[in-house]
Amino acid sequence: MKVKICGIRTVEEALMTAAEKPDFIGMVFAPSKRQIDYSTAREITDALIDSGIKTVGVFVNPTKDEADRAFSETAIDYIQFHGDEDKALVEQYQNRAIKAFPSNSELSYEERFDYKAEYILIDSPREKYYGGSGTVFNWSELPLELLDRNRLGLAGGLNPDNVDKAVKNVTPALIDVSSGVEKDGKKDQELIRKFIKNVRGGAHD
Ligand SMILES: O=C(O)c1ccccc1N[C@@H]1O[C@H](COP(=O)(O)O)[C@@H](O)[C@H]1O
Repeated sequence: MKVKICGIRTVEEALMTAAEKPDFIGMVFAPSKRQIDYSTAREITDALIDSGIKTVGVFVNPTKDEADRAFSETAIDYIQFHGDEDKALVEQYQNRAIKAFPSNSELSYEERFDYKAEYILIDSPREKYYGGSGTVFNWSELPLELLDRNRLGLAGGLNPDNVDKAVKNVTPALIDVSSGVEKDGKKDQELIRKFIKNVRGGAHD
């Protein structure tokens, strides 16, 4: 099971997070309190280049030009589409794409998993922003028997105290967190360490 720590804003936060060895580190280019620009993202991706950690740029409804610029102006490995992007746009990036849907999307789960992307990430219903709300949804809504668990990502209100239950009940391929590893609005190394330990350590009841 892979772990993604999202919403990294500075090189300092990136290096502190990298020390805890997540699989992915995400940076938000969409409107958000965590939004950063390409030049800061370039500094972060350069700082992580030899870390073995994959980097992800998170967008909401980007144009193809904006998506391509993120790849050319930074060294991101993946793009996360967190809006209502056309299937055709997402599929141009396929194994470099993560496609997020809110749990209450109008699309059926069959339609969501029909998008050709490395991971299909199910997040909580949208609030002020398209993601990063810190709100959990009811995982029992997920029709797990119908889903391709090898591509399933889970997000939305995960934190060190509930992630072991998410791992046990949902067994996704990817676990994604932003708010739940922050203290006073900033990433917190101790919370990140505990979160990753509880994903990988299998501290299930
Ligand atoms: O993190 C953000 O601020 C954000 C903004 C806009 C789109 C996506 C965003 N992040 C993604 O939101 C989910 C869940 O975050 P949380 O753990 O509930 O805070 C996660 O997929 C982030 O990648």
